[in-house]
Amino acid sequence: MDEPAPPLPGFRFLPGHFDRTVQSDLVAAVIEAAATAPFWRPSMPRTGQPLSVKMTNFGPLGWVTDQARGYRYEPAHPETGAPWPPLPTALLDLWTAVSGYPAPPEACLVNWYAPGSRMGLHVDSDEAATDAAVVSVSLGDKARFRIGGTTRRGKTASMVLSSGDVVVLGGASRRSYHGVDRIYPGTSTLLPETVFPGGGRINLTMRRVTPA
Ligand SMILES: O=C(O)CCC(=O)C(=O)O
Ligand SMILES: [Fe+2]
Repeated sequence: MDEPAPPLPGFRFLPGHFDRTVQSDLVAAVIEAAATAPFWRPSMPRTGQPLSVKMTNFGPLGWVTDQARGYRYEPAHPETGAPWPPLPTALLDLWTAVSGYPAPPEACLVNWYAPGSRMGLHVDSDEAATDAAVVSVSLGDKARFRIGGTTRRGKTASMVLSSGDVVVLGGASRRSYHGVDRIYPGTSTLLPETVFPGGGRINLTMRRVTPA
């Protein structure tokens, strides 16, 4: 029996979930976090090819990748060795409201997509807590988000994500291939040019790593 067409059940799209004030507060939290946990450019396992996004994290754990040791969660920044800054309250509250999970997220990956950045189709699969949703917040420029099913070559659907939108990958959709085809530069003024040259987009994804 074939899978249903994407997005699979458990996918939720909450357009405009956060208003401009909360969006600005979240950007301020990212900028504050980046003062101790600077954005760095991660590399793919084995090939060492750099990703086009820059990353940092909030929370007791952070997602990292490098050529030698690959994808994993670490309690400290790969370059400074300092612990990741704490998750902002607005994000913890969002998790409580939409994840349906009985324990808080342990990691929030912060991706900065400068103009020209993208993210290839992948499944978030480095978390032992396979029953917890991934909750994602978009800030800044619009992006084309693509979501398929549980096989890499299956049908996909795409949608434009705007600043303040929330996406939940829960239920069957938790194991869906997804990625970002492109961002649309200049479609938002939220990200300050002084910190994020060219603007672009920030995506925050909260994850539970260890089972509750
Ligand atoms: O930027 C996005 O909307 C998705 C990011 C993502 O899939 C990830 O960080 O694993
Ligand atoms: Fe992902």
